[in-house]
Amino acid sequence: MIAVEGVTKQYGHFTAVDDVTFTARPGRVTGFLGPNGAGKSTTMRVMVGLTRASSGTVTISGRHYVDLPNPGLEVGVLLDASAQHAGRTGREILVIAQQFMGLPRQRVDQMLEVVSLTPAEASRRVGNYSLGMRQRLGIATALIGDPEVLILDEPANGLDPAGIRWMRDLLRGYADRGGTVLLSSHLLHEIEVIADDIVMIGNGRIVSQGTKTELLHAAGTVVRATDIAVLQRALEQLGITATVDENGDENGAGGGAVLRTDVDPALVGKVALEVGVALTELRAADAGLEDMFLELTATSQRDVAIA
Ligand SMILES: Nc1ncnc2c1ncn2[C@@H]1O[C@H](COP(=O)(O)OP(=O)(O)OP(=O)(O)O)[C@@H](O)[C@H]1O
Repeated sequence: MIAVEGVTKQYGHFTAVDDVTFTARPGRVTGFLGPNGAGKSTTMRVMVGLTRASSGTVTISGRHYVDLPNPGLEVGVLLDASAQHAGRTGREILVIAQQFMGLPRQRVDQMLEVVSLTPAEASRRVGNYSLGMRQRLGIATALIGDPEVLILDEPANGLDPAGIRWMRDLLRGYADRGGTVLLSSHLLHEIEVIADDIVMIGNGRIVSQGTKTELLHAAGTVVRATDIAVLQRALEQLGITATVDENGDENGAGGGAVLRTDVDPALVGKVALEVGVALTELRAADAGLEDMFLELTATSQRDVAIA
């Protein structure tokens, strides 16, 4: 488990991370999302003692990173895949990690296999690796000590679609075996697919956090029906606000007017049954992580949409 409590990081008068609190739990993949410069990397660097927080604390499995006697056995870290020594081979980098952590030699070959780096690739210098190969090597280094916690900054960066699928399966399996995974990403769809819990940060502050289901379903319900006005009246008589959009919604099946409400789809279905209105569409209004992300971090986006 990773517990971040009230972490603030100031550089002079600039607050890069502002009172950030969240928990990444065992058995779950926690996605850490935010626009460029939001404070994700700084928060992750604070977690592993590379940056000193101005205030607040982070504990990993109940202890501060600096107090871990052999940190690689407790927490696997990938912050910058390009930071590996360019003159060493992939295998050498893993051997150094294996020796440093006091692990059996065979862990090196096991890890190369896990991340699908061939023996020929492993004997090449890292300076000649593609970004995707560096990410794989970085993930191998993070995993070599068989830690319970993984902290990965943009691990999908540079991976091709098959590589992204591979990484997703790897992290899913790791979390399903009880591990704690915290990963940051700009790839919103990737987070939407892989994460169980999501923490969104903008301008150094947490703007939203919760389970993916909670966040995505917070958007209410979208309905199409044979007589939408009757359904709208019935809902309003129960004190439920329901708005009708005559132009519909391009994401929905079919055309026509759409009714939106904040309540659960099950309740809307029940009300429709009671008033004898046939529903032609009933679904949770998944705004999609991208819409939610842009909305919640609107004040911290560099680029605004051009209408
Ligand atoms: N050593 C430093 N000195 C001054 N400012 C810094 C330092 N490190 C980070 N910052 C600033 O803190 C803010 C947060 O940076 P950070 O790298 O944590 O963002 P990020 O969310 O990881 O962004 P990205 O997605 O672009 O990597 C940025 O405005 C950055 O310029």
